Amino acid sequence: MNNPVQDSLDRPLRDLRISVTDKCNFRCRYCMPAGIFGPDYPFLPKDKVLSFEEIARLAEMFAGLGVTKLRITGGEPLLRKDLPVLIGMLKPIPGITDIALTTNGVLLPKFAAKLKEAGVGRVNVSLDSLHDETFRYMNGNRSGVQAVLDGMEAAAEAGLQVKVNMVVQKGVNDHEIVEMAAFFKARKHILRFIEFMDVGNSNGWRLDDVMTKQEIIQRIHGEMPVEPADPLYKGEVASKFRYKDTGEELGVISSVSDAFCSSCTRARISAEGTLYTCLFASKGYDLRDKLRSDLTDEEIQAYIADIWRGRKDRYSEERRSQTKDLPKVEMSHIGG
Ligand SMILES: Nc1nc2c(ncn2[C@@H]2O[C@H](COP(=O)(O)OP(=O)(O)OP(=O)(O)O)[C@@H](O)[C@H]2O)c(=O)[nH]1
Ligand SMILES: C[S@@+](CC[C@H](N)C(=O)[O-])C[C@H]1O[C@@H](n2cnc3c(N)ncnc32)[C@H](O)[C@@H]1O
Ligand code: SF4
Ligand code: SF4
Repeated sequence: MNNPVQDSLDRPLRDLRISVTDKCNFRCRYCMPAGIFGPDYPFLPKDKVLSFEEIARLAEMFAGLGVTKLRITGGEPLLRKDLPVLIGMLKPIPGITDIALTTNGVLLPKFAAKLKEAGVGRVNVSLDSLHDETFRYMNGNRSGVQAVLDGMEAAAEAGLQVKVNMVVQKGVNDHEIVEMAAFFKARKHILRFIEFMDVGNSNGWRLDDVMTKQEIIQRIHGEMPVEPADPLYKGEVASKFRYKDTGEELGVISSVSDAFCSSCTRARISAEGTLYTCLFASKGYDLRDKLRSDLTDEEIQAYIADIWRGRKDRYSEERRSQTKDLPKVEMSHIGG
């Protein structure tokens, strides 16, 4: 079933981001604000969420279409019961060379060793601040900083490569850019600064709140000189830099100020099995129904291939060109 596909802008399908749950133990204001994702929020019932068998079946079909990298995400993926069992099912899929996890980190002390043993190679751990007051403000008062640092340490001890994700919001945590950079430079973890994005409809995004790649790098360069570094592969999400003195790496994910759609090779599957061809897509394609029908793998794979061939998404590039003269962007028309 090896039949690599390219979309209408000649972008191959290389990465599959799999959300294994829509639930989370944090309430980050920029992602799941507590006011909206409250106690009555209708999270998916269990029977609507893809089973491990269904996820593995899909992953195999995607691998046949050219996917080599799987990223497990969520919600908080470590809330999904028995996640290492799923990893063990994904690991032997022919063509898959990289299985990674993105997590808020607090459950890593419990799971890091099991994840490594099952086949995860690396984890990206999100941490927006080194100070409890700011961090708790940003995560809806769900965790202090030390619990996440403990998670990173557990992952590193288990032999997982650890990178750190910091979403930067002007006036909230941008004063910590240099401190975070110095902290993780000393610990030799690659820190990636993420421009606050207008995902979904609920995070109150304003262009004014975005610290751009240029502003972030300027601040760091003023204290610890950096220079651009080469990407590891074409289509890497983060722009890379290195410190001139130690050569340690850092990155910036500049979806707003410097979009990277032209090399975007990523497909996404939500927890209920909907395929999205862009992080900002308003329309998805139901794969769960297909999996639960009597269609064969070949037929479902052909359906996915057709969707990919028709793909035109370049949301971040379009946002830039449509909004470059506007001081603010109203994002309420964009799907999650
Ligand atoms: N706009 C946009 N943002 C993305 C895309 N892929 C990842 N991101 C964002 O990049 C940030 C970091 O994502 P991660 O889950 O750590 O994944 P990654 O950066 O691709 O990970 P690596 O494989 O380690 O490079 C998150 O804020 C994601 O939402 C993409 O295709 N488009
Ligand atoms: C949605 S989370 C899911 C995985 C896990 N719960 C975590 O926080 O790492 C994946 C990544 O998206 C980032 N993210 C969420 N909302 C964002 C936004 N509005 N802008 C930029 N990045 C965002 C998070 O910081 C995290 O690094
Ligand atoms: S960014 Fe991650 S940890 Fe924060 S609310 Fe979203 S899913 Fe949860
Ligand atoms: S905005 Fe869409 S097309 Fe552009 S890089 Fe992100 S996921 Fe890919």
